Amino acid sequence: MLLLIDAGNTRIKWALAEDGAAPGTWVASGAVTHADLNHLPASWAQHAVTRALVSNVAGGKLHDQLQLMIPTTAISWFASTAQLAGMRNAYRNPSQLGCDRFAAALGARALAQGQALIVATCGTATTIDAVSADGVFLGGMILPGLGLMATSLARNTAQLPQVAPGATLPAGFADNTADAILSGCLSAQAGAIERACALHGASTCIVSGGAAQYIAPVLRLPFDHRIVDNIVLIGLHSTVTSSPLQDSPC
Ligand SMILES: Nc1ncnc2c1ncn2[C@@H]1O[C@H](COP(=O)(O)OP(=O)(O)O)[C@@H](O)[C@H]1O
Ligand SMILES: CC(C)(COP(=O)(O)O)[C@@H](O)C(=O)NCCC(=O)O
Ligand SMILES: [K+]
Repeated sequence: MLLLIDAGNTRIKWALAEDGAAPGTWVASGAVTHADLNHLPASWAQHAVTRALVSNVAGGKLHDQLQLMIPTTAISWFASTAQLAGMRNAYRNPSQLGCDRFAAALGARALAQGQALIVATCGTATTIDAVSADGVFLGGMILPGLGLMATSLARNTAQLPQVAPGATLPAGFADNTADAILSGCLSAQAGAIERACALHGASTCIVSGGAAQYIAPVLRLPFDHRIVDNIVLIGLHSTVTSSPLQDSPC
């Protein structure tokens, strides 16, 4: 059994896949916040994990904690490289690219092969990346995620409250503070994605991450877009089915 892990700055997402299963076909999956990290071993205990593939962008301490918790010594730490699984990475320094972004791009490409695509991963940060139809990761944008954007207003002003991300976006211009914050933050997120799609001449857009459920519904795009849960895990899984696991530090 293969254990896939996407360790982000807010939550650790994981999935278990039988050997040879198609990308995204999982026996079990889940997510915990960093505070609940200790719950992970119990979730994996009844499965015979023989190897693990981990994307970690949340630092060395989490790396060490995960290494102790993962119930196999056959752990591969996923890293961004110049080329993988038919995709070329045009980042100036390929290893500087967040390995979750590289995995998300591979996952999006596996789902939308041959299309000029944008993959937006809406987590702690929102990352919006472009992949060409012929498989080049062109680069992207990084902005504060929806939660972080809203929290930065509450923390750095005297009069603005902390708003809950789940509230409905008001139509038109807001007539109260909470709705105005929500409208501004959601418009910034959606606007950046729309701008990236226009800049790239994209024909498809995949939206993923914990805040995708709030951002995707307000997107206005002239073509199909869809929410895909756990695009990073799908991308990690796709590398196992198309090429051997890599084993280099992230
Ligand atoms: N149950 C949840 N726990 C934490 N964050 C959530 C949850 N549901 C939605 N979110 C939103 O999603 C973001 C975290 O999404 P996620 O994709 O897990 O981020 P990361 O990959 O950076 O850890 C938070 O910033 C928050 O806005
Ligand atoms: C941009 C990120 C912080 C996103 O992290 P996340 O929101 O998924 O927790 C992460 O991909 C990262 O640390 N990237 C390194 C810099 C780069 O991609 O250029
Ligand atoms: K992200």
